[in-house]
This record gives sequence, C-alpha cells and structure tokens, in this order.
Amino acid sequence: MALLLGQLPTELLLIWHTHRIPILLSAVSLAAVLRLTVYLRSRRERISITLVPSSPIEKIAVELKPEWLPENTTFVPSALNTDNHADSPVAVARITKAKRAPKTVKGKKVQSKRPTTAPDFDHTTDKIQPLIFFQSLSGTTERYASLFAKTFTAWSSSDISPGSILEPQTHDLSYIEYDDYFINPPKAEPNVKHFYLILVPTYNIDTVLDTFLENLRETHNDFRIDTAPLSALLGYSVFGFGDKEGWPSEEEGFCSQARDMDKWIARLTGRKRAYPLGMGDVKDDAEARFEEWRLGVQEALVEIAEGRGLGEGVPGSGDPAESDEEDIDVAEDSDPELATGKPRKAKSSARVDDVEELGSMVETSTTDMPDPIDFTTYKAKPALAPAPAPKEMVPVTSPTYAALTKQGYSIIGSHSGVKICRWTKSALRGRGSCYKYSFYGIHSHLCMEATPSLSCSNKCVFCWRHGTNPVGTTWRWITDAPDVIFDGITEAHYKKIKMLKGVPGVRAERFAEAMRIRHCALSLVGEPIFYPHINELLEMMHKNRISTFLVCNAQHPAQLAALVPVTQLYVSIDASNKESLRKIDRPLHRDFWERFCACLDILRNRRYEQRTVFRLTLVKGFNMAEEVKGYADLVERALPGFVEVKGVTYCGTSAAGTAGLTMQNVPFYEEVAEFVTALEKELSARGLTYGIGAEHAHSCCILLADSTRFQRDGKWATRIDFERFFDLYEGKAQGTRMEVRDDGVAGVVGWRPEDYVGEETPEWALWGNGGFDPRDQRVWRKGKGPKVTSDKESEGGLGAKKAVLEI
Ligand SMILES: Cc1cc2nc3c(=O)[nH]c(=O)nc-3n(C[C@H](O)[C@H](O)[C@H](O)COP(=O)(O)O)c2cc1C
Ligand code: SF4
Repeated sequence: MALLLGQLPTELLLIWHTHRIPILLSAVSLAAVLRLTVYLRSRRERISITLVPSSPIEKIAVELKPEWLPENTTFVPSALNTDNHADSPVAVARITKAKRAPKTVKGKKVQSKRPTTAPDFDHTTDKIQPLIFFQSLSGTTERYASLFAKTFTAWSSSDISPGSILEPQTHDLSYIEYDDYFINPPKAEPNVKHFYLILVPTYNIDTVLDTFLENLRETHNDFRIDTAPLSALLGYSVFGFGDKEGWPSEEEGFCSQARDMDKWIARLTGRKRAYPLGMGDVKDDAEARFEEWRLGVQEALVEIAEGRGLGEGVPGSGDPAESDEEDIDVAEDSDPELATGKPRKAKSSARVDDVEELGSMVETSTTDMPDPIDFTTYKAKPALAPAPAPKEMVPVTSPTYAALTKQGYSIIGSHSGVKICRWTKSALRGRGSCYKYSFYGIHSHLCMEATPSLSCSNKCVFCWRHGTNPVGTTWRWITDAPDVIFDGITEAHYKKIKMLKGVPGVRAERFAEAMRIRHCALSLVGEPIFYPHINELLEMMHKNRISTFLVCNAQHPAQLAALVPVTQLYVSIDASNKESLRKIDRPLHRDFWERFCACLDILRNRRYEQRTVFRLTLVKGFNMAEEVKGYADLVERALPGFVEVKGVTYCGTSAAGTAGLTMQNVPFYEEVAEFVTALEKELSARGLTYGIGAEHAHSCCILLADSTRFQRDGKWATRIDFERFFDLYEGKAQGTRMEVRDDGVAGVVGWRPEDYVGEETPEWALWGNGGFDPRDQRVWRKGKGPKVTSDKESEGGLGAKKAVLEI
C-alpha cells in the first residue's frame, strides 16, 4: 500500500504528460459553458422584466444625525379639535395613528352657515317661481327647453325638492312682450319671487336674438331706468347651445350670444348669477353639459329655498364693472397687500402669543425679544424642569392668523392652511392653467394648494410671507390629526370654489369638474414635511386619488428620508453654494448646509421611487451670476428627474424691501432662458443627459428634464399619467422597480417614475413655443399685455416682461 501511494505522483505526472491537451481543452470548454449559462440566465431575467432602470439603484449611505431626527410629537385627537384646547394639557394626547378612517372626498356642497347676500326671500313664507326662457330657430334649443321643463317640473314636485319651488313656466322669447319680463320682473303674488333660466343658441347671422340682446343693452344704459332693474329677481342662470365644428373656440364665436346674454342679465339683475353660464356643443357634449348645469341650478335653488341666498362670499356676480378688465394679476389676486400696494397691519386687537409668530419682527427687536433659537445645539434641560406645554402654531387670536386670513388663507386646525390660487380661478374661466399644466398635465381648476405646516425653518428673501408666517426649527406645537387636516382643507377648498360660482366668466363645466379635487400642491407656504404626520396625510390623498406634488426646503433630512413616495417630490434649490444659500434662504438651522447636502443625497437615492425635481428660483444679484457650475454640481449630486427654473416673483411688500429685494432682482424671461441654456450646456459637458423639455413663459418658468428617462421615441414626455400612478399605488398595476431584497435576490419592489409617464409634451409647451395652451383665452390686464406685437409675443411669449405674475 505504502509502495502504491509512493508511486501516485509519478503516475499522475505521467497521465498529465500523456493527456494534458484534452484535459486543458475540457476545462476551458466547461468554463465557457458555465459562463454562458450564467449569461443566458441573466438575460432571460432582463427580458422578462423589460424596464429595468438603466442605472442600478445603488444607494449612498446618508448619515442622519441624532439632532435631525424629529422629536416626539403630541397629537390632538380629532374629537377634541373643536375645543379650545390650547391651554389644556389633558387635550394633548400621544397617539401614533389617525383615529378615524379617511373620508371620501365627494364634490359635495358645503353648507353655508349664513347667507352673504340677503335676497329678499323669506324661506318660511315665500315661494320661488322659476321661469324658463328660450329662443330657437331650428328647434334644438326648444327641444331641450321642453325636456328641461318636464324634468324640472317632476323634480320640483318631488319630495327631494323643497316645497317652496313652484312648477316652472316656459316662455319662448320670440313671443313674449320684452317689457313684461326684462325691464321689471313680472307681477305676481307678494310672496312669489322669480328665478330666470335662459336657454339660447348662437347665430352669427342676424336673428331675433340680436334684437333681444340689443334691448337688454339699451335697458342697462337707459338713464331713465335703474341700471339693474331686475335686481328683485332671486337669481338667474344661462345655458347656451352652439356648434364647435363651425365655431371651435370661444374666440371664434362658440356660444357667443349666450355669453352676451349672461353678461347683460348679470348687469340687469345687479349680481344675481346663481350658477355659472353653461355651454354645450350640439354635435358633441350638449346633453352631458346640460344635465350638469341642470343639477347645479337645482342645487342653487335649494340653497335659496332654504334661506341661504346665492352662496357664500361672492354675492352672485355681474358687478357693474363686469368685463375682462376685472381679471387681476396673480400677485394682487393672491395677496391683498399687493392690490393696495400697502403692507397690511395685523389687527391691533390680536394677541401676541409667541415670539416666533412675529417672524421677521423678531429681527428688528432690540429689547426683550430673544433671537430665533437654534434648537439644533440646545443643551439638555435640567431633569426636573417641566416640559413646556405645546402651544398652537397659529392661534385664532394671533396676528399671524389675522394676516393670513386677510390674505385669503383658510386656516385649518391650528397649523394648516389652504388657499385658492390665481390659476385655479383663471382655469375656471377658461383663461389658462399654470405651468404645471404645460409641463405635467395638471388642470389648475382641479388643483388644491395647501400646507399642513404654516411654519418654516427658513426666512427666504423672496418669500412674501416671512413678515407674518411662523418660523421655528423644531416641531413643538399642538398637532392636529391628519384626517382633521384632510377634511378641513378639502372642505375649505370646495367652499372657496363655491364662492366663485357667480364670478363672471366661470364656466359651468369647469365649475362642476372643480368639485372633485384631483391634485394637491403641498407648497403653499411653510414646510409641509415639518408636520409630523405628513405620511398619513399623503396616504389619505392617494387613497382619494388626489395626486401629490410636495415641495420641501431641504432642511429636514430625517423627514425626507422617511417620506412615503409622492407623485412628484420637489426640493427647493435656492442657491448653489453655502454662502449664497445663507444669504438667500436665511436658514434658522446652523448646520443648514449639511442638512441641505444630506437632502440631495436622499433625493438621489430615491430617484427611482418617484419623480424628483429641483426647483430653482432665480433672484438677480443673489443666486444667478456665476453660479451655473455650482448648480450643475448639485444636479450631478442628486440626479433629479427634472430641474424647474423659475424667475423670482416680485411681491412688492415691505417685507421684501426689508430683505433687500427690489424689482431689480427680478430677472427678465430672456435672462432666465439664458441661464437655463448655460446650465444645459454645462450638464451635457459633464455627460449628463438633461435637455430643455418645456417652457411656460407666462410664469417665467422653464423645465429641464433627463432625456434618457422622460422622452419617448425621441420626443419629450414630461406629462404624468395620474390614473396609472393611482393604479400602481393601489396595486392594480405592477411596477418595475427592482432592488436586491434581504434574501439577496433581485425582485420587483415597487413602481418607478417611468411607470407613470404620461402623454407626450404638447407642441405648444415645447421650448421655443411659449407654453400657452392655444385653446385657452389669453387675457391681459390693461397695461400688462406685450407692448411689441412681434409674432412670438402675441403668441404667448412674455418678451421682455418680468415675472410679476406667478406664485
Ligand atoms: C347660420 C348658422 C350660424 C351659426 N352660428 C353659430 C355661431 O356663431 N356660434 C355657435 O356656437 N354656433 C353657431 N351655430 C350653431 C347653432 O347655434 C346650433 O346649431 C344650435 O343648436 C341651433 O339651435 P336652434 O336649433 O335652437 O336654433 C350656427 C348655426 C347656423 C345654422
Ligand atoms: S400647482 Fe400651484 S399654481 Fe398651479 S394650480 Fe396648483 S396651486 Fe395653483
């Protein structure tokens, strides 16, 4: 045995020398087969899941410092929310979840508590007599009118309708005595009040309708007659029939006579439009539009019958000055300070509860007001010191509350706000949506602008609220439950929309659509992710199929890291370097730059989970000159899907003046365009694939996007498929985001932005085309329109105008 073992090496050597070539060949072949198997298997996996992200989702380790972590938060249960719980420690309970299930958002009428118009109607004794007037040449309008009369009669005599609405009477305008109805309301019993419903077609040829409209005009202008002789009516509403095939848009005459009718009746009744003008295309949507209008009118009648007048706030419409001139600028519209040009003073009666509520006033104080405290470097409190009871962020009695509500905000609970933006009003009137429509497909009349935290940890020079909004570095306020906020903001939004129903030019169809919120811009003022239960609030939005655009200020990395994916996540990039950021954002955190950088890294890590956006606000003299390279560094660091570049809006308040901001700091659109072109060039020099995807000159806003991710067949596709986003959220559609899971196997873990890319960016929104939807009506306020009518300008370019409009 020992001898045999001794001979083994010699034997093996002999075998090797004799067969080494076949052995080597076999080994090489085996290795090749193994390699090929691995390769084919990996390819099969790739083919079965076609949309693997081009870059692997490698994640940077982001260190979250202990002081960045949110503190324990108190939380006010919904049931207690209506109490005055500010000083009650009992009311401050710690709960981790919302108690109530989210409510479904329905386009429900908000019950008004008090009528703001005082129609001469006593709902305990009076009756409403609806009068249906129509005009018809070829029978269409007449058919609708008689069908309407039937349906309406059935409704008014049913149990659903309040008993005080009488059966309608129908009149053909061709056969009535004009003077019997349109100089004064018809005679009737003292307790019977009239309500006019007018259905008319439009003809661009001479018809009896011209004579009728001319009569209305003359009555209004006749100095012997009161300018509003029909003001004794309870209200009115008009519906027009037209034909879009021959008259495709309103500018080209679609339903022009119905619009005239609406205008003149508004004047004659002295602001009594009870429901917006409806318009239907007889070759397409007339039936649906008419049904919508009928339901709206019935609702308005119920309101009157119940003694609630024509709704809240806006007393009908038809302001004698009614015309396109009443359209006002964004800034003025959004902020009464701007309309008067004077800063608003807080009510002298308002109590000052909290130094931080004073915002910038703190800065000028010299005596007993402490400087803003940096809570990131606080010392531990003595063990026995009682924790101060949390306060309300914006108490009803505070100057902040007074200032914000005057500016048109509705304050929900004690730290959330909602406001109707100028673009929502504009879209309701068919006059165009904000840049988010051009870029992403968001119709402004379906969008709600809100924030769950009116407080912020910055005092940006361009923020028109920093004179009034609360500031702070930590959340130390009484916290409202997310369902309270959700219900509150949606209800307040609908209520504000309802207030617009009588505003001239509001379209019935858009008004009806607006009663179902589809999008929420969490960007109003303050810092939304500061709110400790932001995730629950976002989930409620998504469950109600409301998309979420959330803007944060890159100062709360821990909250950002923990945020649930939103439809589109923004980080404000107000400067390209530390010094510049300090000057422009005036952050309260001392470690603001570290926080900012950590947020960029988090954004990079999450770029395949949701659409990520850098929002740059350019302020001349602060953050534009020579900063292109710096911004490119930041883009390279975070690799956002999009970069929105926008010229700052001048708000003209004294607060802006204090911050050293004047009109000189507002860049011209050309300057913004020049900046964007330079940034694009710098990014491509670094091998980054960004291109200019779209523009909205009206808002002085330009969009850069990653062309490898947001182009389809070489064309920009920056719009969002919102329905698909919700389907992905609800699990009805499968996402394609792959990650290596804990078991080491790569698998689908969710969706990614590429899964809900929508339609191609429309031609008119592409770079060089201005970004104004040609289907909308462009209305310039007197003196605001382009002075030079070069082709580009008259088509929507702002020319040399400055960004005084956009929010
Ligand atoms: C000669 C003529 C002119 C018209 N002009 C307009 C017009 O300027 N704008 C519009 O929206 N529709 C216009 N229409 C479409 C009518 O308003 C539409 O057909 C309507 O339903 C007619 O209603 P009626 O059948 O009750 O008369 C026109 C139709 C005709 C035949
Ligand atoms: S995104 Fe902003 S500006 Fe545009 S409609 Fe919504 S709230 Fe208004």
